[in-house]
Amino acid sequence: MQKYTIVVCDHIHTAGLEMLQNDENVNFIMAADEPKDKLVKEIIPQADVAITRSSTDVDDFFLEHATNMKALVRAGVGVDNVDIPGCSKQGIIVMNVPTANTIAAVELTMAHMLSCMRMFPYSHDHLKNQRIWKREKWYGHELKGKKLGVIGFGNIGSRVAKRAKAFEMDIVAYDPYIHPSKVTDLDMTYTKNFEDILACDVITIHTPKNKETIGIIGAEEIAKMKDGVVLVNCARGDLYNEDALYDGLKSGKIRFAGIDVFGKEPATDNKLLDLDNIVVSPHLGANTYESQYNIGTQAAENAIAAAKGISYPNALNLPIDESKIPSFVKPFLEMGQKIGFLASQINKSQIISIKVTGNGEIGEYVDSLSTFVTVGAMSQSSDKINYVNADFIAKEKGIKIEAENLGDSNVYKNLITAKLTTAEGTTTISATIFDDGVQRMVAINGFENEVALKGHMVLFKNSDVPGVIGNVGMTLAKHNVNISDFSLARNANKEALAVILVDDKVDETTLKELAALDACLNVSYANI
Ligand SMILES: NC(=O)c1ccc[n+]([C@@H]2O[C@H](COP(=O)([O-])OP(=O)(O)OC[C@H]3O[C@@H](n4cnc5c(N)ncnc54)[C@H](O)[C@@H]3O)[C@@H](O)[C@H]2O)c1
Ligand SMILES: O=C(O)[C@H](O)COP(=O)(O)O
Repeated sequence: MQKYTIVVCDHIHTAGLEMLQNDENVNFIMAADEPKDKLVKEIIPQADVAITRSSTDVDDFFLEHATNMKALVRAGVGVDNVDIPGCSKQGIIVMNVPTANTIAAVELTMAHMLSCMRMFPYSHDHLKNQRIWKREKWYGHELKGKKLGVIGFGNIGSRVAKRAKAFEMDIVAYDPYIHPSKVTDLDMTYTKNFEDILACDVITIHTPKNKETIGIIGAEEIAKMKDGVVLVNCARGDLYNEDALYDGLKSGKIRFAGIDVFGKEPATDNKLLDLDNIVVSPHLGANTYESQYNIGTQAAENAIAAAKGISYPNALNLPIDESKIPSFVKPFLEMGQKIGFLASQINKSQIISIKVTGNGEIGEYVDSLSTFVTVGAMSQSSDKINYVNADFIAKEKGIKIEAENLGDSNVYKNLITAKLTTAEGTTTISATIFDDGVQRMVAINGFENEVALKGHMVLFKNSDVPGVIGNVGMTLAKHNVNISDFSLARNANKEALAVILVDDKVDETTLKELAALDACLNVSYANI
Protein backbone atom coordinates (compact mmCIF):
# COMPACT_ATOMS: atom_id res chain seq x y z
CA MET A 1 0.00 0.00 0.00
CA GLN A 2 1.26 3.45 -0.94
CA LYS A 3 2.23 5.44 2.17
CA TYR A 4 2.78 9.19 2.29
CA THR A 5 4.72 10.96 5.02
CA ILE A 6 3.08 14.08 6.43
CA VAL A 7 5.18 16.07 8.91
CA VAL A 8 3.42 18.43 11.32
CA CYS A 9 5.96 21.14 12.11
CA ASP A 10 3.92 23.27 14.56
CA HIS A 11 1.10 22.54 16.99
CA ILE A 12 -2.30 22.00 15.43
CA HIS A 13 -5.59 20.89 17.02
CA THR A 14 -5.73 17.24 18.08
CA ALA A 15 -8.73 16.70 15.79
CA GLY A 16 -6.40 17.37 12.84
CA LEU A 17 -3.73 15.07 14.26
CA GLU A 18 -6.32 12.30 14.65
CA MET A 19 -7.34 12.64 11.00
CA LEU A 20 -3.71 12.15 9.98
CA GLN A 21 -3.29 9.23 12.35
CA ASN A 22 -6.44 7.49 11.14
CA ASP A 23 -5.62 7.59 7.44
CA GLU A 24 -4.11 4.26 6.45
CA ASN A 25 -2.12 5.85 3.61
CA VAL A 26 -0.49 8.38 5.91
CA ASN A 27 2.67 7.95 7.89
CA PHE A 28 2.38 10.92 10.19
CA ILE A 29 5.24 12.52 12.14
CA MET A 30 4.43 14.99 14.91
CA ALA A 31 7.51 17.22 15.07
CA ALA A 32 6.14 20.39 16.67
CA ASP A 33 8.29 20.00 19.78
CA GLU A 34 11.49 19.10 17.95
CA PRO A 35 14.26 21.73 17.83
CA LYS A 36 14.02 23.49 14.46
CA ASP A 37 17.50 22.37 13.43
CA LYS A 38 16.62 18.72 13.98
CA LEU A 39 13.21 19.16 12.37
CA VAL A 40 14.71 20.57 9.19
CA LYS A 41 17.81 18.39 8.90
CA GLU A 42 16.41 15.02 9.99
CA ILE A 43 12.63 15.03 9.55
CA ILE A 44 11.83 17.35 6.65
CA PRO A 45 13.78 15.20 4.11
CA GLN A 46 11.22 12.41 4.75
CA ALA A 47 8.18 14.61 4.16
CA ASP A 48 5.88 14.30 1.16
CA VAL A 49 3.81 17.06 2.72
CA ALA A 50 4.48 19.41 5.65
CA ILE A 51 2.02 21.35 7.79
CA THR A 52 3.44 24.60 9.22
CA ARG A 53 2.37 27.68 11.18
CA SER A 54 4.10 31.00 11.72
CA SER A 55 6.73 29.41 14.00
CA THR A 56 8.36 27.48 11.14
CA ASP A 57 10.09 29.53 8.48
CA VAL A 58 10.05 27.97 5.06
CA ASP A 59 13.32 29.49 3.92
CA ASP A 60 16.45 28.39 2.03
CA PHE A 61 17.53 26.12 4.89
CA PHE A 62 14.13 24.40 5.02
CA LEU A 63 13.87 24.05 1.24
CA GLU A 64 17.37 22.67 0.92
CA HIS A 65 16.22 19.70 3.02
CA ALA A 66 12.71 19.39 1.53
CA THR A 67 13.97 17.05 -1.14
CA ASN A 68 10.85 14.85 -1.37
CA MET A 69 8.23 17.44 -0.62
CA LYS A 70 5.28 17.79 -2.98
CA ALA A 71 3.13 20.20 -1.00
CA LEU A 72 3.12 22.42 2.06
CA VAL A 73 0.05 23.45 4.02
CA ARG A 74 0.25 26.67 6.04
CA ALA A 75 -2.25 26.03 8.84
CA GLY A 76 -3.40 29.64 8.86
CA VAL A 77 -3.50 32.70 6.61
CA GLY A 78 -0.16 34.54 6.50
CA VAL A 79 2.49 33.11 4.17
CA ASP A 80 5.01 35.91 4.68
CA ASN A 81 7.43 33.38 6.22
CA VAL A 82 7.06 30.95 3.31
CA ASP A 83 9.41 31.44 0.37
CA ILE A 84 6.75 30.83 -2.29
CA PRO A 85 9.01 31.37 -5.34
CA GLY A 86 11.54 29.00 -3.72
CA CYS A 87 8.79 26.39 -3.22
CA SER A 88 7.62 26.82 -6.82
CA LYS A 89 11.14 26.29 -8.05
CA GLN A 90 11.22 22.97 -6.21
CA GLY A 91 7.76 22.00 -7.41
CA ILE A 92 6.23 22.33 -3.92
CA ILE A 93 2.60 23.42 -4.01
CA VAL A 94 1.87 25.89 -1.20
CA MET A 95 -1.62 26.01 0.28
CA ASN A 96 -3.07 27.99 3.18
CA VAL A 97 -6.29 27.85 5.17
CA PRO A 98 -7.48 31.38 4.51
CA THR A 99 -10.68 31.87 6.48
CA ALA A 100 -10.67 29.36 9.31
CA ASN A 101 -9.20 31.81 11.85
CA THR A 102 -10.87 34.99 10.63
CA ILE A 103 -13.30 35.39 13.53
CA ALA A 104 -10.62 34.67 16.11
CA ALA A 105 -8.45 37.46 14.67
CA VAL A 106 -11.41 39.83 14.39
CA GLU A 107 -12.41 39.33 18.00
CA LEU A 108 -8.84 39.71 19.27
CA THR A 109 -8.63 42.99 17.36
CA MET A 110 -11.78 44.20 19.13
CA ALA A 111 -10.30 43.09 22.45
CA HIS A 112 -7.14 45.10 21.75
CA MET A 113 -9.12 48.11 20.64
CA LEU A 114 -11.28 48.12 23.76
CA SER A 115 -8.28 47.42 25.99
CA CYS A 116 -6.49 50.43 24.53
CA MET A 117 -9.50 52.67 25.07
CA ARG A 118 -10.07 51.57 28.69
CA MET A 119 -6.50 50.47 29.64
CA PHE A 120 -8.21 47.40 30.92
CA PRO A 121 -5.16 45.14 31.51
CA TYR A 122 -3.57 47.94 33.58
CA SER A 123 -6.57 48.59 35.84
CA HIS A 124 -6.94 44.84 36.23
CA ASP A 125 -3.30 44.51 37.27
CA HIS A 126 -3.63 47.47 39.65
CA LEU A 127 -6.48 45.92 41.56
CA LYS A 128 -5.70 42.23 41.29
CA ASN A 129 -1.94 42.15 41.66
CA GLN A 130 -1.25 45.44 43.45
CA ARG A 131 -4.50 45.57 45.50
CA ILE A 132 -5.01 49.27 44.72
CA TRP A 133 -8.53 50.69 44.40
CA LYS A 134 -8.04 53.98 42.54
CA ARG A 135 -11.04 54.59 40.28
CA GLU A 136 -9.98 58.12 39.29
CA LYS A 137 -6.75 56.81 37.74
CA TRP A 138 -8.53 54.81 35.06
CA TYR A 139 -10.58 57.24 33.02
CA GLY A 140 -10.76 55.80 29.56
CA HIS A 141 -12.22 56.78 26.21
CA GLU A 142 -15.25 55.58 24.27
CA LEU A 143 -15.27 54.06 20.82
CA LYS A 144 -18.63 55.67 20.05
CA GLY A 145 -18.30 58.66 17.75
CA LYS A 146 -14.60 58.05 17.03
CA LYS A 147 -13.23 57.56 13.55
CA LEU A 148 -11.75 54.14 12.88
CA GLY A 149 -9.25 53.87 10.02
CA VAL A 150 -9.12 50.32 8.62
CA ILE A 151 -6.13 49.53 6.43
CA GLY A 152 -6.92 46.39 4.42
CA PHE A 153 -10.60 45.53 4.02
CA GLY A 154 -10.41 41.76 3.46
CA ASN A 155 -11.78 38.91 5.55
CA ILE A 156 -10.62 40.34 8.87
CA GLY A 157 -10.61 44.11 8.22
CA SER A 158 -14.17 44.15 6.89
CA ARG A 159 -15.48 42.19 9.90
CA VAL A 160 -13.62 44.39 12.37
CA ALA A 161 -15.25 47.35 10.63
CA LYS A 162 -18.73 45.83 10.99
CA ARG A 163 -18.22 45.20 14.68
CA ALA A 164 -16.79 48.68 15.22
CA LYS A 165 -19.82 50.14 13.47
CA ALA A 166 -22.00 48.37 16.02
CA PHE A 167 -20.02 50.37 18.59
CA GLU A 168 -21.17 53.47 16.65
CA MET A 169 -17.76 54.32 15.26
CA ASP A 170 -17.38 56.03 11.86
CA ILE A 171 -15.43 53.77 9.58
CA VAL A 172 -12.92 54.90 6.95
CA ALA A 173 -11.42 52.08 4.90
CA TYR A 174 -8.28 52.12 2.76
CA ASP A 175 -7.76 49.18 0.42
CA PRO A 176 -6.75 49.93 -3.17
CA TYR A 177 -7.42 46.34 -4.25
CA ILE A 178 -11.16 46.14 -3.63
CA HIS A 179 -14.22 47.66 -5.25
CA PRO A 180 -15.27 50.73 -3.20
CA SER A 181 -18.85 49.40 -3.02
CA LYS A 182 -17.63 46.66 -0.66
CA VAL A 183 -17.19 49.50 1.84
CA THR A 184 -19.85 52.00 0.81
CA ASP A 185 -22.60 49.32 0.74
CA LEU A 186 -21.99 49.01 4.48
CA ASP A 187 -22.52 52.74 4.93
CA MET A 188 -18.82 53.29 5.58
CA THR A 189 -16.37 55.64 3.88
CA TYR A 190 -13.99 54.32 1.24
CA THR A 191 -10.82 56.30 0.62
CA LYS A 192 -7.94 56.10 -1.80
CA ASN A 193 -6.16 58.81 0.15
CA PHE A 194 -3.97 57.35 2.90
CA GLU A 195 -3.99 60.74 4.69
CA ASP A 196 -7.70 60.11 5.52
CA ILE A 197 -6.57 57.09 7.53
CA LEU A 198 -3.87 59.08 9.29
CA ALA A 199 -6.56 61.57 10.39
CA CYS A 200 -8.50 58.88 12.31
CA ASP A 201 -8.75 58.48 16.10
CA VAL A 202 -8.08 54.75 16.01
CA ILE A 203 -6.20 52.91 13.27
CA THR A 204 -6.13 49.16 12.73
CA ILE A 205 -4.27 47.25 10.04
CA HIS A 206 -5.32 44.02 8.32
CA THR A 207 -3.13 43.63 5.23
CA PRO A 208 -0.75 40.84 4.30
CA LYS A 209 2.92 41.50 5.02
CA ASN A 210 4.75 42.19 1.78
CA LYS A 211 7.13 44.68 0.17
CA GLU A 212 4.35 47.25 -0.16
CA THR A 213 2.99 46.99 3.36
CA ILE A 214 6.15 46.62 5.47
CA GLY A 215 6.51 49.93 7.29
CA ILE A 216 3.28 51.30 5.78
CA ILE A 217 3.09 53.23 9.07
CA GLY A 218 6.45 54.81 9.88
CA ALA A 219 7.73 57.96 11.61
CA GLU A 220 6.46 60.21 8.82
CA GLU A 221 2.94 58.81 8.96
CA ILE A 222 2.85 58.91 12.77
CA ALA A 223 3.89 62.59 12.70
CA LYS A 224 0.82 63.34 10.57
CA MET A 225 -1.56 61.56 12.95
CA LYS A 226 -3.78 63.17 15.56
CA ASP A 227 -2.21 63.61 18.96
CA GLY A 228 -3.46 60.80 21.17
CA VAL A 229 -4.16 58.38 18.31
CA VAL A 230 -4.64 54.70 19.13
CA LEU A 231 -2.97 52.06 16.92
CA VAL A 232 -3.84 48.39 16.73
CA ASN A 233 -1.90 45.67 14.88
CA CYS A 234 -3.21 42.12 14.89
CA ALA A 235 -1.95 41.35 11.38
CA ARG A 236 1.82 41.14 11.12
CA GLY A 237 4.86 42.60 12.83
CA ASP A 238 6.78 45.33 10.98
CA LEU A 239 3.68 46.66 9.20
CA TYR A 240 4.11 49.48 11.71
CA ASN A 241 7.79 50.36 11.94
CA GLU A 242 8.65 49.27 15.47
CA ASP A 243 11.17 52.06 16.18
CA ALA A 244 8.67 54.69 15.06
CA LEU A 245 5.93 53.01 17.09
CA TYR A 246 8.18 52.99 20.16
CA ASP A 247 9.08 56.69 19.74
CA GLY A 248 5.44 57.65 19.14
CA LEU A 249 4.28 55.81 22.26
CA LYS A 250 7.14 57.14 24.36
CA SER A 251 6.40 60.74 23.37
CA GLY A 252 2.66 60.28 23.95
CA LYS A 253 1.82 61.19 20.34
CA ILE A 254 0.33 57.70 20.23
CA ARG A 255 -1.80 57.37 23.33
CA PHE A 256 -2.03 53.64 23.30
CA ALA A 257 -1.22 50.68 21.07
CA GLY A 258 -2.62 47.15 20.97
CA ILE A 259 -0.10 44.77 19.48
CA ASP A 260 -0.42 41.03 18.84
CA VAL A 261 2.40 40.60 16.34
CA PHE A 262 6.06 41.58 16.24
CA GLY A 263 8.86 41.90 13.73
CA LYS A 264 10.79 39.15 15.44
CA GLU A 265 8.94 36.44 17.32
CA PRO A 266 9.06 35.22 20.04
CA ALA A 267 9.26 38.87 21.12
CA THR A 268 10.17 38.49 24.78
CA ASP A 269 12.99 41.04 24.54
CA ASN A 270 11.20 43.57 22.31
CA LYS A 271 11.66 47.13 23.61
CA LEU A 272 7.94 47.83 23.08
CA LEU A 273 7.33 45.66 26.16
CA ASP A 274 9.12 48.29 28.31
CA LEU A 275 6.38 50.84 27.66
CA ASP A 276 3.30 51.24 29.82
CA ASN A 277 0.90 52.55 27.21
CA ILE A 278 0.78 49.35 25.21
CA VAL A 279 -1.34 46.20 25.40
CA VAL A 280 0.40 43.14 24.04
CA SER A 281 -0.36 39.51 23.31
CA PRO A 282 1.97 36.77 22.03
CA HIS A 283 0.54 36.33 18.50
CA LEU A 284 -2.80 35.01 19.74
CA GLY A 285 -4.95 36.19 16.84
CA ALA A 286 -5.75 32.66 15.71
CA ASN A 287 -5.74 31.04 19.14
CA THR A 288 -9.31 30.14 19.91
CA TYR A 289 -10.49 26.57 20.26
CA GLU A 290 -13.00 27.12 17.49
CA SER A 291 -10.49 28.51 15.04
CA GLN A 292 -7.79 25.98 15.86
CA TYR A 293 -10.29 23.15 15.42
CA ASN A 294 -11.25 24.54 12.01
CA ILE A 295 -7.66 25.14 10.99
CA GLY A 296 -6.29 21.83 12.27
CA THR A 297 -8.98 19.74 10.55
CA GLN A 298 -8.88 21.69 7.28
CA ALA A 299 -5.07 21.63 7.20
CA ALA A 300 -5.05 17.85 7.81
CA GLU A 301 -7.74 17.23 5.19
CA ASN A 302 -5.91 19.34 2.61
CA ALA A 303 -2.53 17.79 3.41
CA ILE A 304 -3.97 14.29 2.91
CA ALA A 305 -5.62 15.28 -0.38
CA ALA A 306 -2.35 16.83 -1.59
CA ALA A 307 -0.24 13.85 -0.51
CA LYS A 308 -2.51 11.56 -2.52
CA GLY A 309 -2.45 13.99 -5.44
CA ILE A 310 -6.25 14.35 -5.32
CA SER A 311 -6.54 18.12 -4.96
CA TYR A 312 -4.71 21.20 -3.75
CA PRO A 313 -7.31 23.42 -2.04
CA ASN A 314 -6.34 27.10 -1.75
CA ALA A 315 -3.09 26.52 -3.63
CA LEU A 316 -1.18 29.80 -3.84
CA ASN A 317 1.37 28.96 -6.50
CA LEU A 318 -0.43 26.93 -9.13
CA PRO A 319 0.03 28.63 -12.51
CA ILE A 320 -3.72 28.50 -12.95
CA ASP A 321 -6.60 29.16 -10.63
CA GLU A 322 -8.61 25.99 -11.26
CA SER A 323 -11.79 27.60 -9.99
CA LYS A 324 -11.51 30.16 -12.79
CA ILE A 325 -10.97 27.60 -15.56
CA PRO A 326 -14.22 26.69 -17.36
CA SER A 327 -14.83 22.96 -17.59
CA PHE A 328 -14.47 22.88 -21.41
CA VAL A 329 -10.83 24.07 -21.04
CA LYS A 330 -9.62 21.27 -18.76
CA PRO A 331 -9.44 18.51 -21.42
CA PHE A 332 -7.50 20.95 -23.62
CA LEU A 333 -4.95 21.41 -20.84
CA GLU A 334 -4.57 17.65 -20.57
CA MET A 335 -4.26 17.43 -24.36
CA GLY A 336 -1.65 20.22 -24.33
CA GLN A 337 0.49 18.09 -22.03
CA LYS A 338 0.04 15.10 -24.37
CA ILE A 339 1.14 16.94 -27.50
CA GLY A 340 4.13 18.39 -25.64
CA PHE A 341 5.06 14.87 -24.59
CA LEU A 342 4.49 13.48 -28.08
CA ALA A 343 6.59 16.21 -29.69
CA SER A 344 9.45 15.52 -27.27
CA GLN A 345 9.45 11.82 -28.17
CA ILE A 346 9.51 12.48 -31.90
CA ASN A 347 12.07 15.25 -31.60
CA LYS A 348 14.42 13.93 -28.89
CA SER A 349 17.17 16.46 -28.25
CA GLN A 350 18.04 19.46 -26.13
CA ILE A 351 14.99 21.73 -26.06
CA ILE A 352 15.61 25.29 -27.27
CA SER A 353 12.09 26.75 -27.36
CA ILE A 354 8.42 25.91 -27.02
CA LYS A 355 5.76 28.00 -28.70
CA VAL A 356 2.09 27.39 -28.05
CA THR A 357 -0.76 29.04 -29.94
CA GLY A 358 -4.48 28.80 -29.39
CA ASN A 359 -7.34 29.39 -31.80
CA GLY A 360 -10.94 29.91 -30.85
CA GLU A 361 -12.22 30.38 -27.32
CA ILE A 362 -9.37 28.25 -26.01
CA GLY A 363 -6.96 30.98 -27.15
CA GLU A 364 -7.83 32.96 -24.02
CA TYR A 365 -6.21 30.24 -21.92
CA VAL A 366 -3.06 29.94 -23.97
CA ASP A 367 -0.76 30.85 -21.06
CA SER A 368 -2.07 27.94 -19.00
CA LEU A 369 -1.90 25.73 -22.10
CA SER A 370 1.75 26.60 -22.60
CA THR A 371 2.52 25.53 -19.02
CA PHE A 372 0.91 22.14 -19.67
CA VAL A 373 2.69 21.72 -23.03
CA THR A 374 5.97 22.60 -21.26
CA VAL A 375 5.34 19.97 -18.58
CA GLY A 376 4.67 17.39 -21.30
CA ALA A 377 7.70 18.37 -23.37
CA MET A 378 10.09 18.36 -20.41
CA SER A 379 8.81 15.32 -18.57
CA GLN A 380 11.08 13.05 -20.66
CA SER A 381 14.18 14.83 -19.42
CA SER A 382 13.13 15.70 -15.86
CA ASP A 383 11.09 13.60 -13.45
CA LYS A 384 10.73 16.60 -11.14
CA ILE A 385 8.78 18.74 -13.57
CA ASN A 386 5.22 19.76 -12.70
CA TYR A 387 2.81 22.67 -13.26
CA VAL A 388 4.30 24.63 -10.38
CA ASN A 389 7.95 24.56 -11.39
CA ALA A 390 7.71 24.14 -15.19
CA ASP A 391 8.24 27.81 -15.98
CA PHE A 392 11.12 28.10 -13.47
CA ILE A 393 12.91 25.01 -14.73
CA ALA A 394 12.44 26.03 -18.36
CA LYS A 395 13.90 29.45 -17.58
CA GLU A 396 16.79 27.91 -15.67
CA LYS A 397 17.59 25.70 -18.67
CA GLY A 398 17.42 28.71 -21.00
CA ILE A 399 14.34 27.37 -22.82
CA LYS A 400 12.27 30.12 -24.40
CA ILE A 401 8.53 29.72 -23.80
CA GLU A 402 6.05 31.66 -25.90
CA ALA A 403 2.26 31.68 -25.91
CA GLU A 404 -0.02 33.43 -28.36
CA ASN A 405 -3.78 33.73 -28.74
CA LEU A 406 -4.45 33.65 -32.50
CA GLY A 407 -8.18 34.38 -32.27
CA ASP A 408 -10.77 32.50 -34.31
CA SER A 409 -9.80 29.67 -36.64
CA ASN A 410 -11.65 29.15 -39.94
CA VAL A 411 -11.54 25.39 -39.70
CA TYR A 412 -11.68 24.34 -36.05
CA LYS A 413 -13.81 25.68 -33.21
CA ASN A 414 -10.79 25.35 -30.94
CA LEU A 415 -7.25 24.40 -31.87
CA ILE A 416 -3.98 24.25 -29.97
CA THR A 417 -0.63 24.07 -31.68
CA ALA A 418 2.67 23.28 -30.00
CA LYS A 419 5.93 24.00 -31.77
CA LEU A 420 8.91 22.32 -30.13
CA THR A 421 12.33 23.41 -31.31
CA THR A 422 15.32 21.33 -30.25
CA ALA A 423 18.95 21.13 -31.31
CA GLU A 424 17.78 18.60 -33.95
CA GLY A 425 14.96 20.65 -35.52
CA THR A 426 11.34 21.66 -35.07
CA THR A 427 8.22 19.56 -34.52
CA THR A 428 4.81 21.18 -34.78
CA ILE A 429 1.66 19.41 -33.64
CA SER A 430 -1.92 20.73 -33.73
CA ALA A 431 -4.77 19.13 -31.85
CA THR A 432 -8.41 19.64 -31.09
CA ILE A 433 -11.38 18.03 -29.40
CA PHE A 434 -14.55 17.51 -31.44
CA ASP A 435 -18.04 17.10 -30.00
CA ASP A 436 -17.37 13.39 -29.38
CA GLY A 437 -14.89 14.43 -26.66
CA VAL A 438 -11.96 12.54 -28.24
CA GLN A 439 -8.60 14.33 -28.09
CA ARG A 440 -7.21 14.28 -31.63
CA MET A 441 -4.06 15.35 -33.33
CA VAL A 442 -5.10 17.03 -36.60
CA ALA A 443 -1.75 18.06 -38.03
CA ILE A 444 1.91 17.31 -37.59
CA ASN A 445 4.79 19.09 -39.32
CA GLY A 446 2.53 20.30 -42.12
CA PHE A 447 0.84 16.90 -42.69
CA GLU A 448 -2.88 16.78 -41.93
CA ASN A 449 -3.02 13.45 -40.11
CA GLU A 450 -6.06 13.02 -37.91
CA VAL A 451 -5.58 10.47 -35.16
CA ALA A 452 -6.64 9.98 -31.53
CA LEU A 453 -3.98 11.01 -29.05
CA LYS A 454 -3.58 7.77 -27.16
CA GLY A 455 -1.48 4.67 -26.95
CA HIS A 456 1.43 3.44 -29.04
CA MET A 457 2.20 5.27 -32.26
CA VAL A 458 4.56 4.77 -35.18
CA LEU A 459 5.23 7.80 -37.36
CA PHE A 460 6.57 6.79 -40.75
CA LYS A 461 7.62 9.50 -43.21
CA ASN A 462 8.42 8.48 -46.78
CA SER A 463 8.75 9.59 -50.41
CA ASP A 464 5.27 9.37 -51.87
CA VAL A 465 5.80 6.36 -54.19
CA PRO A 466 3.63 3.25 -54.71
CA GLY A 467 3.90 0.18 -52.49
CA VAL A 468 5.08 1.81 -49.30
CA ILE A 469 1.96 1.18 -47.18
CA GLY A 470 2.01 -2.50 -48.03
CA ASN A 471 5.66 -2.85 -47.05
CA VAL A 472 5.11 -1.02 -43.77
CA GLY A 473 2.10 -3.23 -42.98
CA MET A 474 4.06 -6.39 -43.79
CA THR A 475 7.02 -5.37 -41.67
CA LEU A 476 4.78 -4.65 -38.68
CA ALA A 477 2.87 -7.91 -39.18
CA LYS A 478 6.17 -9.83 -39.38
CA HIS A 479 6.99 -8.54 -35.90
CA ASN A 480 3.53 -9.30 -34.57
CA VAL A 481 2.54 -5.65 -34.26
CA ASN A 482 -1.21 -5.19 -34.60
CA ILE A 483 -2.45 -1.96 -36.23
CA SER A 484 -5.49 -0.34 -34.61
CA ASP A 485 -5.69 2.86 -36.68
CA PHE A 486 -3.87 4.28 -39.67
CA SER A 487 -3.82 7.87 -40.89
CA LEU A 488 -2.05 8.90 -44.08
CA ALA A 489 -1.36 12.44 -45.29
CA ARG A 490 0.70 13.88 -48.13
CA ASN A 491 2.34 17.21 -48.73
CA ALA A 492 3.18 19.24 -51.84
CA ASN A 493 6.80 17.99 -51.82
CA LYS A 494 5.71 14.45 -52.76
CA GLU A 495 6.23 13.23 -49.23
CA ALA A 496 3.79 11.25 -47.11
CA LEU A 497 3.40 10.68 -43.40
CA ALA A 498 1.68 7.68 -41.89
CA VAL A 499 0.67 7.88 -38.24
CA ILE A 500 -0.06 4.32 -37.21
CA LEU A 501 -1.69 3.43 -33.89
CA VAL A 502 -0.58 0.00 -32.74
CA ASP A 503 -1.56 -2.24 -29.83
CA ASP A 504 1.86 -2.65 -28.22
CA LYS A 505 5.27 -1.08 -27.84
CA VAL A 506 7.36 -1.30 -30.99
CA ASP A 507 10.92 -2.50 -30.41
CA GLU A 508 14.16 -1.17 -31.87
CA THR A 509 14.57 -4.10 -34.34
CA THR A 510 11.19 -3.39 -35.92
CA LEU A 511 11.94 0.35 -36.11
CA LYS A 512 15.31 -0.38 -37.77
CA GLU A 513 13.62 -2.61 -40.36
CA LEU A 514 11.05 0.10 -41.08
CA ALA A 515 13.85 2.66 -41.43
CA ALA A 516 15.59 0.36 -43.93
CA LEU A 517 12.59 0.32 -46.29
CA ASP A 518 13.46 1.99 -49.61
CA ALA A 519 11.17 5.02 -49.50
CA CYS A 520 11.59 5.74 -45.79
CA LEU A 521 12.71 9.26 -44.90
CA ASN A 522 12.44 8.72 -41.14
CA VAL A 523 10.56 6.72 -38.58
CA SER A 524 9.83 7.27 -34.91
CA TYR A 525 7.86 5.64 -32.15
CA ALA A 526 5.95 7.39 -29.36
CA ASN A 527 3.69 6.34 -26.53
CA ILE A 528 1.23 8.74 -24.89
N1 LIG B 1 -2.66 37.77 14.56
C1 LIG B 1 -2.98 36.63 14.00
O1 LIG B 1 -2.82 35.57 14.58
C2 LIG B 1 -3.61 36.62 12.64
C3 LIG B 1 -4.65 35.74 12.35
C4 LIG B 1 -5.17 35.72 11.07
C5 LIG B 1 -4.66 36.57 10.10
N2 LIG B 1 -3.65 37.41 10.41
C6 LIG B 1 -3.12 38.34 9.43
O2 LIG B 1 -4.11 39.31 9.13
C7 LIG B 1 -3.89 39.82 7.84
C8 LIG B 1 -5.20 39.91 7.07
O3 LIG B 1 -5.80 38.65 6.94
P1 LIG B 1 -7.14 38.46 6.09
O4 LIG B 1 -7.57 37.07 6.33
O5 LIG B 1 -8.08 39.57 6.34
O6 LIG B 1 -6.55 38.59 4.63
P2 LIG B 1 -7.32 39.02 3.32
O7 LIG B 1 -6.48 38.60 2.20
O8 LIG B 1 -8.74 38.57 3.37
O9 LIG B 1 -7.33 40.62 3.39
C9 LIG B 1 -6.19 41.39 3.18
C10 LIG B 1 -6.66 42.69 2.56
O10 LIG B 1 -5.55 43.58 2.51
C11 LIG B 1 -5.66 44.31 1.31
N3 LIG B 1 -4.38 44.91 0.97
C12 LIG B 1 -3.31 44.32 0.38
N4 LIG B 1 -2.33 45.22 0.22
C13 LIG B 1 -2.79 46.40 0.72
C14 LIG B 1 -2.23 47.70 0.83
N5 LIG B 1 -1.00 47.96 0.39
N6 LIG B 1 -2.97 48.66 1.38
C15 LIG B 1 -4.22 48.40 1.83
N7 LIG B 1 -4.81 47.20 1.73
C16 LIG B 1 -4.09 46.20 1.19
C17 LIG B 1 -6.15 43.28 0.32
O11 LIG B 1 -6.73 43.92 -0.80
C18 LIG B 1 -7.17 42.52 1.13
O12 LIG B 1 -8.46 43.05 0.99
C19 LIG B 1 -2.83 38.93 7.22
O13 LIG B 1 -1.57 39.57 7.36
C20 LIG B 1 -2.84 37.72 8.10
O14 LIG B 1 -1.61 37.05 8.08
C21 LIG B 1 -3.11 37.46 11.67
O1 LIG C 1 -1.61 34.31 9.62
C1 LIG C 1 -2.22 33.65 10.44
O2 LIG C 1 -3.02 32.75 10.15
C2 LIG C 1 -2.05 33.99 11.87
O3 LIG C 1 -1.05 34.90 12.07
C3 LIG C 1 -1.92 32.82 12.75
O4 LIG C 1 -0.62 32.35 12.78
P1 LIG C 1 -0.32 31.04 13.66
O5 LIG C 1 -0.91 29.90 12.92
O6 LIG C 1 1.13 30.93 13.79
O7 LIG C 1 -1.01 31.27 14.95
